[in-house]
Amino acid sequence: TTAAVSGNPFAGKQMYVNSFYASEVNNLAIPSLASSLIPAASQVAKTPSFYWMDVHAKVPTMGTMLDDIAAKNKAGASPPNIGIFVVYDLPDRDCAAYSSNGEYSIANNGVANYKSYIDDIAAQLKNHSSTDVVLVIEPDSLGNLITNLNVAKCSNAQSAYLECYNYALTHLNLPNVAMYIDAGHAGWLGWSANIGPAAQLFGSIYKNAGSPAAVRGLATNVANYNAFSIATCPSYTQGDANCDEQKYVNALAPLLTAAGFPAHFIMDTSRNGVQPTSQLAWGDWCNVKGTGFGARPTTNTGDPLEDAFVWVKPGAESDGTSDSTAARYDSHCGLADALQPAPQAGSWFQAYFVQLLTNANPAFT
Ligand SMILES: O=[N+]([O-])c1ccc(O[C@@H]2O[C@H](CO)[C@@H](O[C@@H]3O[C@H](CO)[C@@H](O[C@@H]4O[C@H](CO)[C@@H](O)[C@H](O)[C@H]4O)[C@H](O)[C@H]3O)[C@H](O)[C@H]2O)cc1
Ligand SMILES: [Mg+2]
Repeated sequence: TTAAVSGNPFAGKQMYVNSFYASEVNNLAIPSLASSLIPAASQVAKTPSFYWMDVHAKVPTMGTMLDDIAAKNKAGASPPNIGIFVVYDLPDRDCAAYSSNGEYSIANNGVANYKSYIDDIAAQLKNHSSTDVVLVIEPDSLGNLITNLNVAKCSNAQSAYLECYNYALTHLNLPNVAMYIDAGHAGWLGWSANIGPAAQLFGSIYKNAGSPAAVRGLATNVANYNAFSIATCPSYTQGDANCDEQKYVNALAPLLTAAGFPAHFIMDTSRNGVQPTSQLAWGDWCNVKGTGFGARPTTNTGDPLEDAFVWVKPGAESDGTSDSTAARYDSHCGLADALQPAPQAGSWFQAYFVQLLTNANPAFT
């Protein structure tokens, strides 16, 4: 089970390198890459990143990957592999934005469909009970319930999000699972106006789900660009003392403990290698220019609260289309600090891959 002695589910494990991202890099990126960049790209292809189940139809692929992990571990992989997946299919998903709207809508049986999605994930996890798995649960969702209830789609989705979130935490609460609840990032919920309400919401969700043993803590910076630790707060963070993820989680942790939720954290470092970023505003989240691959996945974080640095957002999968005439167009993807032209969210964005690769920090040697 993941309840290792240290409680850190990543301790004594190696994170699974999923074939989906590896094939994107090998088959979509490398063929049109300058030969000088191929060695670095080959290393990216071997770097573990989370597999996003952003549609119900991808749940069987989780099963295939769990079969592969079990086989590798049975064959003596040392350290043993741990699976890393994102649960991401809420009805009326991404309610304050347009780029990542999903397949399910509340108006069209979405809550029932979501429960079926969770049931299928639970079945896969039960069928692979000897394989340990880490899950990040629904990026962006709870953040929107803190700062965007003024957006009709979010206020209309609030009860459905809470019902679905509870269903996920209670039905994925399995002995071979460790879950991290999504907590946005320092530039979203780290503001003094937001961090208290965020802690209260996270605490109530945890308690209402019966304080599930499998819930290890929270994931921050998913699909965002913040530093774990930065010496000087960048200008765009002005007004938010929690200007990096380490400050954010160290401010959040005691509030959560007080709310009855003893939490540890992981953060997404897949696109935070360049600091400060070239964001024109901290809220600019779409395909930001000038970024680089960040710290490689590791448990060597230097902070006892921080279980691991992980690659959650697969670098160079687009955050959203820049085509203003296309479905799901969000104006954030047309901003001056957004690399363009960009394809639909989740699609391979080759120019962005070259950007991440050439700006990687640490550099690929
Ligand atoms: O001076 N002050 O005291 C003060 C106080 C409060 C202030 O207001 C805060 O300003 C922040 C911006 O600085 C806002 O944060 C942004 O909120 C957006 C959602 O609305 C997030 O977007 C999501 O990003 C995801 C990827 O991370 C995407 O996957 C997803 O599709 C996309 O929707 C941005 O990251 C996030 O940076 C806060 O809401 C807002 O409350 C401002 C000043
Ligand atoms: Mg997104």
